[in-house]
Order: sequence, then structure tokens, then C-alpha cells
Amino acid sequence: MGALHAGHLSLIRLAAQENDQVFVSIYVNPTQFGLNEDLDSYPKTWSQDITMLEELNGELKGRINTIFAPTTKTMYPTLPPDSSLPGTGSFVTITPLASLLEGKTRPVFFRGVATVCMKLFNICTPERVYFGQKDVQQTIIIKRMVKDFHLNTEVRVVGTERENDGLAMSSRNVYLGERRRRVGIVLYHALKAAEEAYVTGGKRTRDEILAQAWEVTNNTLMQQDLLSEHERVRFEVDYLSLSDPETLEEVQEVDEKVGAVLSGAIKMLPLEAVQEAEALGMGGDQGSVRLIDNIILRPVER
Ligand SMILES: Nc1ncnc2c1ncn2[C@@H]1O[C@H](COP(=O)(O)OP(=O)(O)OP(=O)(O)O)[C@@H](O)[C@H]1O
Ligand SMILES: CC(C)(CO)[C@@H](O)C(=O)[O-]
Ligand code: BAL
Repeated sequence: MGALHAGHLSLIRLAAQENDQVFVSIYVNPTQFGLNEDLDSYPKTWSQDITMLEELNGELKGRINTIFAPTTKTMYPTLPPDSSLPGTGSFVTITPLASLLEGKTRPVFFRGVATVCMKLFNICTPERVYFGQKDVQQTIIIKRMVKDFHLNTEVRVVGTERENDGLAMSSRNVYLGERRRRVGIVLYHALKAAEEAYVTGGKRTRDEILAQAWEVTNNTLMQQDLLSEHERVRFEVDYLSLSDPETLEEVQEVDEKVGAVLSGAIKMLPLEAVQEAEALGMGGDQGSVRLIDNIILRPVER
């Protein structure tokens, strides 16, 4: 969707290692944004994106063959894109996967994603498609779509690129000013604490693993509560989940042979009061920002 960062570039780099020609799509797909989401304000950095791609293409010896940046009329030729429910138009729906986790808060999101990816795959007929681990539910849904619709492509998943402190890179991070950016790392810390309970603590039950994550988010919320409104950051935990890697159904106990997906989403709330000369994000930190992240708990080799 453009507003490129190092996460996107890592997808292109792997694609260039594994293929002779790489086709990059840049399209902010309206049908995956709910009616109250940030379609209109979604960051657009077209000329910077092109500069980044040109530089990368030098490094990749010209393997980027095409940048495909279609108009909405091209992508939705018959009816204008519709983000309402039930909505009118031709849609791809993958149930129940699309209504779990992210889908609970964003009910049209995966319908829009599956629909636009089906269109992109049909237009480009790629041998392989590259998706980021950061959007883990998206990778699982696209794999399911490829399997169930017998699409002739291989889905490749590329690890999450992170900032130095561990925050998952995302185009939406530009909405975070310095204060919310600093506290936004809480989600990664929570997931790491839960991962540690599984990997080094040998814990296997949902309660034992997720309790570690909740402790991190609850402690951070309590610390922030002690601060004044000029200093604090408020956030809400949308979910912390321990789920099956294929169905994304919540699990009570991790099957060591299968592993699990630890994932979470938090909503960073608008700043209540801004300090003089405070470094603010795009939109002045006046809107809520949803952050997601995940860690895969790998099966245990015995
Ligand atoms: N930090 C990251 N590491 C690896 N892949 C990523 C990362 N961020 C995004 N991607 C992948 O890049 C592709 C395009 O993503 P998209 O354009 O939505 O960017 P984004 O930064 O995830 O934006 P958003 O903030 O809207 O989630 C997706 O497959 C996504 O999973
Ligand atoms: C897969 C995708 C390109 C569909 O618009 C989008 O959801 C994204 O960038 O993750
Ligand atoms: N990378 C996911 C795109 C979205 O959140 O709309």
C-alpha cells in the first residue's frame, strides 16, 4: 500500500533472490478499510517510494521489472468499491478465518484483502507472492485462499522487520509522535514475555503463557496512570491471543508438535494534552492508532 519502509524492501529483496523478475504493486485498497478507518489519511509518499525502489533496483541488478500502481477504476471495473456490510460488488470471503482476531474489530478488512489479492494475482499471474509476517492473519488467509481456489502461486512469508527497540515497522507508525511511539513498544514486550514463558520457561498452557503478556500491559497501564495528562499515554488492549497456526482458533494448551501463534493488537488513544514543542506524529496525535504484532511459537524438536 506504499509509504514504503524497510519491511516492504525485505519482501522485494527475497523476491529478487528467488525469481528473475519482480513485480511490485502499490495500491491503497479502499475495500479493506472500514467506513470509519483511515483510508483518507493513509500516508502517501509516492515520489519517495519511487526513489527507494530505484535505489533498491540498482542493488538488485534491475530485477524489479514493474511497479504496478493501478487506479481504482482498473481494480474495481464494474461497481465502485464498497466497504459497507453486506455491501455490493464481487467479493472473496474466507470464513471463519476472516472474522477472528483482526476481523472482530475490522469486519470488512479481510474481505477487502482477499478480494484485492485475488484481483492482483489474476492480473499478474505471479509464480510466487511475498507477504510479511507482521500481518500474520493475512498470510494465513491468503494461503487458505490460494489452496481453496486452486490458485497457481506459492505464498512466501518474510520475517517482520523491526526498529532498533523491536517495534514492528509499519506505515502507520508515522501517526505516532515521540510519546506514543515510546509506549507503543509495550505490545512487543508483552509478546516477548509470553514467548519466553513458552521457550525458556517450558510453559504450555494458555493461562501460564498469556498471563506474562497481560502482566506487561497491565503494569505499563498502571505506570502511565500515575502520570499527568501532559505526560501519559493511554492505550487499550484489543486482544492478546494464543492460537492455532492454521485455523487461528484459540488454544488452551500448545501442542508442541504444532506450535502456536502469539499475537496481539493495541489501540493507542489520542493524547489528552500536548506539551509545548512536543514531537508529534502525523495528525498531531489526535487520532487512535491500532498497532499489531505477533511471534510464532515454533514446534519443539524432541
Ligand atoms: N515490518 C514489516 N516486516 C515485514 N513485512 C512487512 C512489515 N510491514 C509490512 N509488511 C508487509 O508488507 C506488505 C505490504 O504491507 P502494507 O503496505 O500494508 O504496509 P504496512 O506497513 O503493514 O502498513 P499498515 O500500517 O497499513 O499495516 C504486507 O505483506 C505486509 O505484511
Ligand atoms: C495485502 C495488501 C497489499 C492488500 O491490499 C495489504 O493488506 C497489505 O499491504 O498488507
Ligand atoms: N498491512 C495491513 C494493511 C491494513 O492494515 O489495512
